[in-house]
Amino acid sequence: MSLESTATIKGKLAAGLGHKAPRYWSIFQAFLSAKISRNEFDEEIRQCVDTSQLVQLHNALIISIFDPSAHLVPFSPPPDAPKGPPRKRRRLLPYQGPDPHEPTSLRSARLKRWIVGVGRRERERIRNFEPVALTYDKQPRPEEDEIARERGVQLLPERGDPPGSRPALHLASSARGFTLQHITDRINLICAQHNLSAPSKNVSSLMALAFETKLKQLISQALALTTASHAITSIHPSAPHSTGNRLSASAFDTLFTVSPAVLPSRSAAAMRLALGDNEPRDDEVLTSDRREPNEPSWQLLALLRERSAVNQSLQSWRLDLHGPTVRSKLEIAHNARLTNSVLSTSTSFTVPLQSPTVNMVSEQPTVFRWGVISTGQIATAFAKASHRRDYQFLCICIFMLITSINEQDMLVNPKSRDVRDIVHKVVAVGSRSAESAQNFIDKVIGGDNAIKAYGSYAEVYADPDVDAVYIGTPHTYHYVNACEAIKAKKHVLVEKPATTNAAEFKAMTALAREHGVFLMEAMWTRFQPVSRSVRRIIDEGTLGDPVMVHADLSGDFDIDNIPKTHRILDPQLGGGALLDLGPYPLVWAIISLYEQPINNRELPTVSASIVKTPLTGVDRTSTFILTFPPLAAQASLSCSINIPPCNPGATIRFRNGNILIPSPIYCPKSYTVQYFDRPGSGTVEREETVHVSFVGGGWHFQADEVARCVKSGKLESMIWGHDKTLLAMTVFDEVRRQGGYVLPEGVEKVN
Ligand SMILES: NC(=O)C1=CN([C@@H]2O[C@H](COP(=O)(O)OP(=O)(O)OC[C@H]3O[C@@H](n4cnc5c(N)ncnc54)[C@H](OP(=O)(O)O)[C@@H]3O)[C@@H](O)[C@H]2O)C=CC1
Ligand SMILES: O=C1OC[C@@H](O)[C@H](O)[C@H]1O
Repeated sequence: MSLESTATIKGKLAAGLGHKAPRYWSIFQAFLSAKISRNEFDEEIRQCVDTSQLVQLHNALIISIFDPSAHLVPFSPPPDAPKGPPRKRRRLLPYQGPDPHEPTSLRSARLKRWIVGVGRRERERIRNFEPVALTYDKQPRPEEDEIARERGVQLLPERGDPPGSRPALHLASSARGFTLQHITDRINLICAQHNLSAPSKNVSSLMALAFETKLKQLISQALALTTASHAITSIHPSAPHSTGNRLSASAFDTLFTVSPAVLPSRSAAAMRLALGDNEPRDDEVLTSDRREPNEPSWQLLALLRERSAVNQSLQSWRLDLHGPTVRSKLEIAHNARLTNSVLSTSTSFTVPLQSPTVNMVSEQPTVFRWGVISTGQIATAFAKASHRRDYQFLCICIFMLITSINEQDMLVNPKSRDVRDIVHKVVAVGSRSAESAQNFIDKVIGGDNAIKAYGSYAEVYADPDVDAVYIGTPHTYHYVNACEAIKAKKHVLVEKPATTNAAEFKAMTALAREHGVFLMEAMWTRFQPVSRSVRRIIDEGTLGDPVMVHADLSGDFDIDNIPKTHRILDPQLGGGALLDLGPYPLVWAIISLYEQPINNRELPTVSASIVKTPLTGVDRTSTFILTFPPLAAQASLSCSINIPPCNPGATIRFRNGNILIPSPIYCPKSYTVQYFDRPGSGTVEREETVHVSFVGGGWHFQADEVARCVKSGKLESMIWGHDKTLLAMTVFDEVRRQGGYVLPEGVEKVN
């Protein structure tokens, strides 16, 4: 290694070579002008450089020519140094001074090729050379190394020695994960860099434990992402994957042996069920008939078996039993997926329903009793029931698998979405008319005589059988309705937008706290499987930090032909695009930007513009840009009531790729992740589309959250807490202010 300039080295080399210098330079010249081969060059040069000092000088010269970093001053990256232009390959002969674009590693393969090769004979020859004193005391690694350069890290002195004096450390062996020794070495180095004495062994052990725990946590998150986890856990009859909330060895096994991406059946659960705990024998791949035929899970298995893709893939494993075992084949495929080496450019697989929380404890479900306020469109969609008999689950699964279409929602059997701790029940319906309430009970929720029909909302609030009230009235009624329910000590789920403005929501939350009841805005999108998966992908970090979100929800309400009293046009009902559709583009900005830990719940700044309809003066189209200062990221959001939705409805953009959310963004059934070939290139190297399916319209996920929160004594959801609703209402206030949309006098109950 050289820390001197090429000219200095040349001078020293010339002096050291003495009379051999002309020969040395002519060999050099012959090689550079391609008159002799690399081997000939090595051979000839070795005749001249016959002391270890000359060998060192020769190597130093080569380094100085090919690796100018050897001359650079210590590296101290500016905190936000702009990236230079793309690297160009250049020939650097003769040495023309340091080049900032050149890689600065002394370990580059290119460089190694040029240093005089040290074979066994050569090593022996060099060993016999006269020892030559080094010109500096310590032999540190260069002041900057690859890690330092890539990550902008400045290496620290090590107990007074130059940075890098201690050998480079590995954090993992090639065959296995990190060992205790790796951790001990690493901690020693960190202590050295902070001038601390070596810590006790316990520190390393504790660190190892912490890593392991974190690893398990990561694995369990990953497990939740695989199709295998919940579905298998929920229907595996003999070997439960968990005890309580702990993951068992077989659950880990599932994670590492089955990958949804390699299962053409699109159901890892199916494959895992089919294979059972043991690798199959030739004649024993699917033996559902030998199990208990009346057991619903085995009926489901039989059904899955019939699905040709599962069957075919099982057949192909069977044919190859003399090759690698099924398990190792799956492992290979899984690893291949991890390394992306066998993925086609576009893969697509379906993730069956995942439960929002891992619910592995088998216990009697809690019956959660709802009172529904109003009998309009959304109340109908939310409460829509199926006939809940025991065989219903299987029928639903069959129906779902065959058609993927269904219309029921909160009252479908929660087992269909792997929820076993909660069962929802509507016990009362309140409407402005008793007839409408009864009609709702008969037509929408299956005509159960036990359900009470009330001709007022107040009677629902007063009903002692009601645990929580669902409010589906128009926007401008939410505040009054919710406050009355809260005062009657009912837990509340109130439709979006929770109120007409931020001041109303603040007053509402204060009231809920005062009465000790749970309150949540019905932002159903946030609880759906796609939103949860997208959040996990952002957290996982492969795409980098989100930089920009584009999201739009529009819908053609045929505004020229509907009555001006329709809630979408009537300013008395908070009409317009913003309050009705705006919450959905906003929820994607909240998921991808506001929820980033670094944002630390900071509110964005708002820049907005509104186009009003002359029909009633409500906003026909609203566009608002949110800037999140801690993230240096923006969301460009819009909504309109006289154009159809666009597709994709939301795009979350990162330097390393995009996440695309198809329309309708309030309840997407898939998402696509695009990975660029390199950061910032925009060239999609690989893309994965994940499909989700569940029984029902998708409002039930938020209902589960309400029931679980109430059950555990929470007053607000951790997933869609009051801060997020307050953010939404604050943003909408500001958009209306900037756009000049003033609601009629008296509509806003609190200002
Ligand atoms: N989460 C989601 O997917 C959706 C949410 N929504 C939200 O739900 C709320 C209601 O929307 P939607 O169901 O489409 O509206 P609808 O007009 O279809 O229903 C509203 C219901 O509220 C009751 N109501 C009370 N006061 C009034 C009033 N002055 N005028 C009209 N109705 C009144 C009525 O029930 P009754 O006569 O029985 O008292 C009426 O049926 C809105 O806030 C909207 O944002 C809407 C659609 C989808
Ligand atoms: O919440 C909603 O989602 C779907 C829209 O069509 C509806 O108007 C809105 O309230």
